[in-house]
Amino acid sequence: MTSSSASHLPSLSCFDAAIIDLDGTLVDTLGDFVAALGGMLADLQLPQVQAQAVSAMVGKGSEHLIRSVLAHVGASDEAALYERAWQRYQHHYLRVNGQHSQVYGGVIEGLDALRARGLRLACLTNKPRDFARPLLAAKKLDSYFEQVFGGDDFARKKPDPLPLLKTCEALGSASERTLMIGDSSNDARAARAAGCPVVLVSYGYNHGEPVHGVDADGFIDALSELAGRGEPRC
Ligand SMILES: O=C(O)COP(=O)(O)O
Ligand SMILES: [Mg+2]
Repeated sequence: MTSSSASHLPSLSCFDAAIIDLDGTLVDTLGDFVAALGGMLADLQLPQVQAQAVSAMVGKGSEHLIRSVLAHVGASDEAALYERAWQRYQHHYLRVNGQHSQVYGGVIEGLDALRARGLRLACLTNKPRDFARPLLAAKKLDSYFEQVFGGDDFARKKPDPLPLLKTCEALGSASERTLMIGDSSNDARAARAAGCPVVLVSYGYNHGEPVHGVDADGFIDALSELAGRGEPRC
């Protein structure tokens, strides 16, 4: 059984722009996260963390991830360790960025379809901007986006609506005419609060929870399912 509900998907002709999440939506970056965290934990002489545990902690930005991992491995003084952990994590992430990650199937076809429909595109991630930009370039996705914003570009991150509202402003697009495409409740909550319709992919990281339980306007198994959604039914 397919997990998509394509008949409920909004038509692309209803939109002037799309805002697309990065980790878990465009690129499967779990391997990069695991490698960077592994380097950080080794430097701190702490036990390693398994990929499955990491996948449930990704999506709320680096600070949340590092604090969650330190707590998960039983670090004794997590608050005191944080600054050093962040420095080691940053060092290792920039070293491995893109080496253990893959663009999901259907992404290129989906981005081509959005572009062919004339939608203006932004990538909005909770990942730091300095991690996001080189990753998009390494995966040859950068040319699709006229705006790229990271988790440190605004005062608050998703699920707060602020980053979406600011991205709509940068794109010159009204929020109700801007489709959010993401992989988690974080993206959906931010979109709802900003007034953007939202579609979620079924394959990403939703904080360890089944994504179909999230309040969204549609679910897709691949971004390529957006192609052909052109008929006017807003
Ligand atoms: O938390 C992260 O670093 C990744 O978050 P994203 O899913 O918003 O790209
Ligand atoms: Mg994501």
